[in-house]
Order: sequence, then C-alpha cells, then structure tokens
Amino acid sequence: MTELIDGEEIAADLRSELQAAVDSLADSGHRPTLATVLMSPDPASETYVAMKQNDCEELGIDARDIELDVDEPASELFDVIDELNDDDDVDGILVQSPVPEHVDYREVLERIDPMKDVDGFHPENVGRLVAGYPRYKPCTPHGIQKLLEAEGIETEGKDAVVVGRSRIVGKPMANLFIQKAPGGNATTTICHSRTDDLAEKTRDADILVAATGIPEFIDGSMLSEGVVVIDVGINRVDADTDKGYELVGDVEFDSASEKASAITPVPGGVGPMTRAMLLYNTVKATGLQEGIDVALP
Ligand SMILES: Nc1nc(=O)c2c([nH]1)NC[C@@H]1CN(c3ccc(C(=O)N[C@@H](CCC(=O)O)C(=O)O)cc3)C=[N+]21
Repeated sequence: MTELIDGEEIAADLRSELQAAVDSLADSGHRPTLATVLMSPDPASETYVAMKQNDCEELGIDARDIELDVDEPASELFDVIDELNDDDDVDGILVQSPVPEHVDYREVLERIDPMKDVDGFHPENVGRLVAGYPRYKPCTPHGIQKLLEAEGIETEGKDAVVVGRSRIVGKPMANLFIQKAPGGNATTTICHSRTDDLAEKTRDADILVAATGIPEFIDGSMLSEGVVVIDVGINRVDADTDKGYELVGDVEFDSASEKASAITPVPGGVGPMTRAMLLYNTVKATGLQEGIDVALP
C-alpha cells in the first residue's frame, strides 16, 4: 500500500508546536515580526506571499507586507532592505523570488542582514550549512526533513537521490542529507538536466526528492518498488478549471504511486511544510537577535 504523506497535517502540528514559543516571546515584549517584500513578475507570488502572511497572523507573528512595483529601479528595493535591516522591530526578512530581470537576485540576498535571513539564502548562512553548523536551514529542505521525521522515515544509510540543483532546494537538500545529524547520514546523489541516464540513478533511490520545476518530469518507470517520493514541484498548468490552471508536481503522481511506499501530494505535501519552516526560522531569528533561548520543535 502506498502511503499518502499529509503535509498539511504535519505542518499544522508544527505550527501548534511553534505557538508556545511565539507566545512566550510575545509575553516578554518581543513578538516575532516577519517582513515580506513582493516585487515579483510571477503571478503566483502574490498568492504565496498572502499565504505566508495568513500563517503569521494565525500564530500571532507580526507580518509586514511591502510591495514594490516591478518597474521600480533595483535601488528602491535595496533601500527597503536597508531600512528593514536597520529596524530593530523586524526579525525576519523575505524577498519573494523571482525578482524582476533588472534586479540582481544575488545582490538582494547579499544585502539582507544574515541574522534576519529567514530563507537561509545569504552566503553566510549557506556557508554555515555546508560547513555543518547551520543557522537558518532553507525552508523547503528543512520542511522535507521534518516530513520524513514525522513519518518515521529514517535517512541514515539510505540512498537519497535529489533531482534538481537549485540554490533554494536541490543544493541545500543534498547538504542536509549528508550532514552528520538526524535527518542526514544518507548516501546522496544530486542529478540535474545534464545527468546521463537519469532513470538509472533515480531507480537507485530509497528516498527521491524531485525539485526540477518541470511538470511531471519523474514517472513511475524511473522508480524502484518501495521508494519514498518527495515532490517539491508546484507547477501551474493550463486546465479547464475556475482558475484556468491546475497544480501538478514534478512527479507523475499516478504512475509513481504504483511504485512508492510513501509519496507527497501536490498540493498538500511539501508546500505547507515550506511555509511552516518559515515561521520556525522567524521564531528562531527573534530568539537569536533578542538573546532569548526559545524551545523549537
Ligand atoms: N524568497 C522566497 N522564499 C520562498 O520560500 C519562496 C519564494 N521566494 N518564491 C516562491 C517559492 C514558492 N514557495 C511556496 C511555498 C509554499 C507553497 C504552498 O504552500 N502551496 C500549496 C498550494 C498553493 C496553491 O493552492 O496555489 C500546497 O502546496 O499545498 C507554494 C509555494 C515559496 N517560495
């Protein structure tokens, strides 16, 4: 039997576990504050930022919502980041990606105060993660670790195959899988668009993480019996629905389900976990900056 991994439920459990930490920080006069900055040409971005704001509201995290027109010069965005960096009331800063083409995302990431970098994308935080002493783990791969943990799926000694080498998912996921730490100790292969005979590699996986951004790129024929499939893709594809699209993953769900022992759905799998870990990092950021020990789940 294939088990459907309920990311929505696991994320809800995490949020309720974070509630106590938010409450105790608020009681001591340090209610966590997350600033989101939206300057994105992607129509999905607005939805995602709105979801993050709602999550904050539910937990009592203060959410600041800054929106910039996509035609503004990059300097406007940098000014906003500088102000948020200097604002002691702001604990976490997230600049939604993608940013417009005339803005260099690398410069954006390097500009954010690393202590407020709740995405974990600043080179200092990336470096710490790779070196084995992470400060803020990037939300999606961290969320995947929490999903596996909640499902009782051991990574130690397993063959993990990550398909995709992005800065936000593939690379940090692989780095977490190889850490000498819970949720790590996996033998890890990173595959990507230039990988020869991809299916040969993916068939070796005990745990497969699909993060290519290509709809239904991985199908059941590429998988071995019993694999755990984590589908990171959230692709909007044209469809005859009210919204004019439907969401599909990077995995062809039906054929993959026939092979998998457990699989995440899209929606309702990794996405909610990514959002929960953003709240986690925001709470952690408040604790670190205020010098308060917070108990994190
Ligand atoms: N600086 C930055 N940090 C990010 O973390 C970041 C970003 N930029 N840019 C865009 C991506 C995308 N992303 C999502 C997170 C959760 C869902 C999510 O919860 N999706 C729901 C469904 C959403 C729907 O119905 O459209 C689900 O999978 O169940 C989606 C997308 C975070 N991102």
